[in-house]
Amino acid sequence: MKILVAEKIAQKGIDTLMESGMEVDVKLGITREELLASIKNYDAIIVRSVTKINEEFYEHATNLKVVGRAGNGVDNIEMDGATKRGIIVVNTPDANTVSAAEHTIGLLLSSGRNIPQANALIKDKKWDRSKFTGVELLNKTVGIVGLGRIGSLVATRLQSFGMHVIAYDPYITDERFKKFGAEKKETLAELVKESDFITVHTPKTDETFGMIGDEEFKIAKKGVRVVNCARGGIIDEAALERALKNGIVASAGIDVLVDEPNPVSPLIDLDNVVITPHLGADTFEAQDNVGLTVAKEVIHALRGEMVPNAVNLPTLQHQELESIKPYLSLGEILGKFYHQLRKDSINKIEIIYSGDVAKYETSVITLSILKGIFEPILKEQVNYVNASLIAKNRGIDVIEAKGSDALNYLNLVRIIITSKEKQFTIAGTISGKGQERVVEVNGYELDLSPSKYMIVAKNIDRPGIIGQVGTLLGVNKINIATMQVSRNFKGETALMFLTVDSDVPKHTLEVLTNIDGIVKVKFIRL
Ligand SMILES: NC(=O)c1ccc[n+]([C@@H]2O[C@H](COP(=O)([O-])OP(=O)(O)OC[C@H]3O[C@@H](n4cnc5c(N)ncnc54)[C@H](O)[C@@H]3O)[C@@H](O)[C@H]2O)c1
Ligand SMILES: O=C(O)CC[C@@H](O)C(=O)O
Repeated sequence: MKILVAEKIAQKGIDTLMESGMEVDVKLGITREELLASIKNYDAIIVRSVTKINEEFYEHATNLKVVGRAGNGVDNIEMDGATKRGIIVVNTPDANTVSAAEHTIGLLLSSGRNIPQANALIKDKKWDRSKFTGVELLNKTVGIVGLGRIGSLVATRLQSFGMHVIAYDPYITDERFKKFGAEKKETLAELVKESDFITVHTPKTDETFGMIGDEEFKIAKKGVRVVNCARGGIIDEAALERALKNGIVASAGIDVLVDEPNPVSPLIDLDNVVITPHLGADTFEAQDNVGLTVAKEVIHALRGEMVPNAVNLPTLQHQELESIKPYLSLGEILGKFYHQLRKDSINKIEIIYSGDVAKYETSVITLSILKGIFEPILKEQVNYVNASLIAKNRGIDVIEAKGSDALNYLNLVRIIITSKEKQFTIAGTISGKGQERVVEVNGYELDLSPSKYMIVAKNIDRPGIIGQVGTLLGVNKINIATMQVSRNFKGETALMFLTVDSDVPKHTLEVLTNIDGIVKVKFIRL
């Protein structure tokens, strides 16, 4: 597998990639033309905020499986394009939040006290204190827009300066405002009217781009001070320029611009603006953290494993992912039975989670089941990212439910697949020892520890058949590891499940099918 590192990440991250045995090319400053011409040779790319991962890029990236964003914001990555191609996008949302919060406070203090301007003057060997009088933070009101990871760190830190913290974030609970000591504002206008300082910490979305503009500056306190260490344009640049010039805004601390990495903006030339070139995450600690995290995630994703920070998948905390892992494996195994037993098109897949498993983020387990169902017929074209899209495009209804009865098991995952006329059911559990068990196939109860090679045979329930199957496999040098027979009624049909130590050639399966009393034989490869 080949990975392209297109923007600078910490050496620790590069070392981790190399140690994984993957081939790594570090091409910092690669031109767009070179990138588009060579990206077809790579399985993964690692970028920061500069490289545009858009439709044009995807059209050239014919072998790409993973985009690793060394950082938080994914506004330079077109998500739909990735998802429809099954490309997994991973980021490192927690790795640089402290650095970004500290940089925010640095910008707030340095713009409020004119520190960089005074520094530049004295370095020019000029002593002048008259122009640099600033403001204290004590007893001032700071309005935080977006009380997520970074906004909340800023809130708690600014309280230690004796500031009154108010916040606007319509998407979080009242408890979160309380937890971070922020007074909740119902509208952005309320926050703007009451703030001496405003700092924005939302992602860049259609709703947030330009959310602080001329209208807000009209109602803001005269002399308000603003900080944008989130994304360029959340505070409208042209409106901010006007407000800084007409004295509505006394100062601004800016880390991000709409057009990056282009150092051209009217804001740059204004004396009352302190500006940095997107340095929020640029600390040794954050970069080590980001580099290492993104490297590990890209390796996991390339190996087809679920990763905690996959942006185009349901979000999982690391701990939850650890608890859920056995079910991901179980789900994939159960799913893989279907198309190896049946050649037909599916209309509906119902999945019922009961017992312990029901308390987890089961949508991720559903993805693993879908991945398992499609893998035997689509091979590597299916993964966690595109599995539900594949189901949708095939017109399959996927229904997830939580059941109240796990029968005698600690947990139970039961799948009912409906095709044109028939239904197929399969159920499995994770045992107390953490092992996957298949406990039902089409109404036949069993306790199967699934293995790489399995034979499933339907037979008439009468003496002699099991012995013939054993003898024939022996003659054909196939070693049986385990065998189970399940029947519901004496003398009717039974299901035979054999785990074997090797692949079984087609002709051997045909010989088995020819045994008198065998109805059909299927081979399952996991
Ligand atoms: N300058 C840097 O180097 C740097 C570093 C890291 C992150 N960032 C940026 O900082 C920002 C915040 O990152 P985070 O990790 O805290 O994100 P987060 O997802 O944890 O929090 C964002 C918050 O914004 C809220 N929000 C969304 N839309 C909103 C709206 N219309 N009005 C009010 N609130 C809204 C969300 O509910 C959420 O609570 C992002 O834009 C990220 O890209 C910048
Ligand atoms: O360093 C970067 O690439 C940007 C960091 C930051 O804006 C982020 O979104 O994580």
